[in-house]
Amino acid sequence: MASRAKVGATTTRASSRTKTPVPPPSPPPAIKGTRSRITKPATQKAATASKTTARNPLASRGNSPDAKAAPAKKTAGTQSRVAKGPNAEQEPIMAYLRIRPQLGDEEPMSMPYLDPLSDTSVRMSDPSNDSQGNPSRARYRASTVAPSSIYKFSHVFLPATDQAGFFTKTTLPLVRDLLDGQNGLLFAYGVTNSGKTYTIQGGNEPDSAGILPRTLDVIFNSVDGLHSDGRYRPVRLYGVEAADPTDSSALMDVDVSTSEPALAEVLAEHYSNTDPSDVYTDPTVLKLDRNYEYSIWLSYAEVYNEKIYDLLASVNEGPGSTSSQIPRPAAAHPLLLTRKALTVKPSPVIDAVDESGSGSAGKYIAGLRHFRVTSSSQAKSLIKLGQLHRRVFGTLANSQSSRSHGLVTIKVLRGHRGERNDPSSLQISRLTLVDLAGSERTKHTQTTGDRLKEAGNINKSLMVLGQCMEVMRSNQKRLAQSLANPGRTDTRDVKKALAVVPFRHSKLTEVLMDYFAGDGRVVMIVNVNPYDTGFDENSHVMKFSALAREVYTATNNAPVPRILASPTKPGATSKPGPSALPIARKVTIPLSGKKISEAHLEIFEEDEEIGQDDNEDEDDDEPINPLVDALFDEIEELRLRLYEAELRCAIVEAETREEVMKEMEDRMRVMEKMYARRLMSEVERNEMKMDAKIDMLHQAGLLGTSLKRTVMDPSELDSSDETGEDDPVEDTNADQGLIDTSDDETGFDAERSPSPLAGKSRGTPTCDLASRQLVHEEMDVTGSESEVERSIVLDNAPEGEEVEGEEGEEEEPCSEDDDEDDYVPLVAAKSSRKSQTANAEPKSISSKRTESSTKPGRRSTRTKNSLSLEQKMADLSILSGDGTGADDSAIIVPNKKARQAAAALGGPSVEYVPRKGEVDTVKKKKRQLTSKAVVTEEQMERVVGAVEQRVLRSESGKNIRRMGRPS
Ligand SMILES: Nc1ncnc2c1ncn2[C@@H]1O[C@H](COP(=O)(O)OP(=O)(O)OP(=O)(O)O)[C@@H](O)[C@H]1O
Repeated sequence: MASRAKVGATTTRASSRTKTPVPPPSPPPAIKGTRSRITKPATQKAATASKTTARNPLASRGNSPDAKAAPAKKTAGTQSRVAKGPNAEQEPIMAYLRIRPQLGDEEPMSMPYLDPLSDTSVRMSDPSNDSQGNPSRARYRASTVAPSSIYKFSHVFLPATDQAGFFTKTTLPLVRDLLDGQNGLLFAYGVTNSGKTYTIQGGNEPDSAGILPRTLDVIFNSVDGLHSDGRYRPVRLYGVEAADPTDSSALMDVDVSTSEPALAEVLAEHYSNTDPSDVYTDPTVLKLDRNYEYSIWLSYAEVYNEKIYDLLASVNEGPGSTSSQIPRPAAAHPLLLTRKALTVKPSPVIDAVDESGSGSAGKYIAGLRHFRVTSSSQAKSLIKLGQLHRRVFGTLANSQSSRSHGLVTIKVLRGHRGERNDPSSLQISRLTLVDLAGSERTKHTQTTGDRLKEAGNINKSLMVLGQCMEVMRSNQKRLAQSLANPGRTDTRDVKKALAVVPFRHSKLTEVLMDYFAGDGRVVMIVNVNPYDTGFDENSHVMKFSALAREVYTATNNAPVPRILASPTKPGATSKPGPSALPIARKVTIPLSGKKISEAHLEIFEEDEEIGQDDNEDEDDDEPINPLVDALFDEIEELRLRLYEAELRCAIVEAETREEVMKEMEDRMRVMEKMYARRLMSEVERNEMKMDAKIDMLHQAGLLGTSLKRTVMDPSELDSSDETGEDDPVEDTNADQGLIDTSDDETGFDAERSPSPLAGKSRGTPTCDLASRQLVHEEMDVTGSESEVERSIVLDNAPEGEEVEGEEGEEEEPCSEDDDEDDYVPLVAAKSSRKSQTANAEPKSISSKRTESSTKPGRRSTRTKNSLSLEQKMADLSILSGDGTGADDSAIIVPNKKARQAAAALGGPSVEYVPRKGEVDTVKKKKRQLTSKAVVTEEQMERVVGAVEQRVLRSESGKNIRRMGRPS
């Protein structure tokens, strides 16, 4: 940590020197090592190393225009290289685009948003835009990404490109360079699921081996018969030491056995030697100088959560002990695993390879193990084991998606056959293949918790990588501009003013910085899935690649290594020091095995140690400016916090949207149920009402032949009135068991509802002579009026108004204004107390009827018939004069007993005072009704005649009012 802080200070200070005066020109320094220079004794080298010469990437070999002076040794692999940069030995980062094909099990999408225009360019169009480039209405989005852009690449590989063709074009030159002594870096960049791992590792199909297994194939094909005896081994970045006799033999085999059977089962589940990529061999053989011999060394590291781990840390070396042992504390949880993070350290100055000793020896991962491999299959087994460890130490999500950056480094030690015993003749070169973690789309995947932290770190390292590219590009431009001035040879002043490349802001860039700083050739593979929904994310990837293509790196030959006097044990470079407490992390690995379906592991990841030998670093660092250093740290922290806040916002937004949507759906469902219930109850109520009405009409005899039975015979009425005999109709009904005689005993009960046909509503009361009488009888007969009354209570007045509109053509509501034109009612005088009650009731019944009649679509044939009858009867209505049913209201006395009861109470007798011509009208109306109903005309005539006679005989003539009649 302390070391990093110091390094950070160095970079900061450099960036703050913007006004440094231009020093007098001085001869350019010599470039880094060649063989003759390396032979210088190490002690002399160390003595000449400057204490203030940090490894500044800006003034490094690659970026330095001074390097132009030294001609680079070109190899066959570099002859065909493309345009050179500002310096002859510099060239831009190669950026290859690989478009992923659409897979069978993926959702079909109408159009990919990537349109290849040529071998080197593609157009990327926002799929949410229409053909004119306008955002479609369906998908407006607040994106800053241009809807359509053209991007250029070194080469565009279409989806149909096979793995072999892709390898030959992109990676084979790097393999050639490696065997010729040059460094190289290749990394696959792209969003999740874009095909990075497929490109690097390969697929499961026979011909789908990726560039890593193919690289191993080509290397071992080419060095076949040229293996050295492995008496030296590589250390740090450029160092070589005599190999320990115990590890002088190559790994003979790799297996996954561990001391823990359950864990071994977990590993074995995933470890299979029958992988097609193991079997397949790329037949390519590169032609090498047969005077050299080679030893090949392999290491596999991962950068996870801003920490570096050795994925081959547990592999045993030596014959007969080549098993993988994932370390675990004894007597702990059976599947409790530990691993320790490794530190990135600057190489000691004795590794510096500049002739002047002023150059830096680069940075290396302290404690990272390198294994000597002698065959392609052996190397692949190691890689596979590393992959497995990457998964075991990862999470469930890792099985589907790489959540860490995987770095496989192949180191080649090359020595002349004739100088076997002269280690100074050895040359070391390395090629690193990086499978970057996919830039996480947290907004889409709703990442939280540990996943969020992972995503933050992945995006941070990728962001820093982009920043490094950006700064390198602008620095190189400035240098190029200054060199373009005629006569300008010294650029030291310009270099001092250059921005610091923030390699140290992430572990990934820190590990790779030597490549960018001019330690080899860099190839970037951009993986894109054009069927993916992440247009914005892919746009950023494309922009990144466009940026990378403008960055130049140096292609100098790899330096000749420094030889250490005594060999070191693997991992011995890092001495134990204070370290942070390990953090436990739970991991679940899905299995397809029979016994267990999942393996739960607990993983302790120890922080890197700060070794005692770190004080060596201080030699490389410039003095620290604590304030600037702190500011840098703060910027970094704020940036991270901002990013995390944005992620959280996005997650909260997504969750809120989902919650609101759910709530709305719930509400809609409740409303739907409520309306359905209401509708059903309405239907039931109406049915009941109609049934009640139909029953009434039936019992009143207005429907069917029963009418005869229920209609009073006027002659009988009249005679009985006179003779005082019982009503024959009533008797008949009683005989038939239809009349409740107990009711008859009491006579007309004013508390009961009169005819439901009487009066349409409260506002339009009608007094229907015949219907009222009939209803009264019906009430008596059925004794079910209580039910009717109950249903009447449910009625509400406003609905009665609708009836007027609907039925107005046939029946005009009576009102006080209509008094003059009204019928003169045929009345039976009644006590005011009873009449009031009696008049109040029909209104309700009428309301009920009108309500039911207003319900659309509910009129059955039966209902229509009854309605037409009602209307007919209503036409015959004799309305109460004021509609209130007060003292002067006219009622029909239902039967003889009632009349007698009324008389006994001292009420008025039946009276009728017709206006001129009114009787005729009444008769006519009744005739019309009875002609359609079952009531015979003769009967009606008799009824009318009897009533007329009674009215004419009436002596009182009081309280006769005119009632409105329909026009
Ligand atoms: N060129 C290709 N041809 C056929 N299948 C491919 C190709 N590229 C990728 N795939 C398939 O697409 C899927 C996703 O690819 P891969 O796992 O390599 O993506 P990735 O970018 O590494 O994702 P992550 O970053 O999440 O690890 C895999 O099933 C892989 O086999």
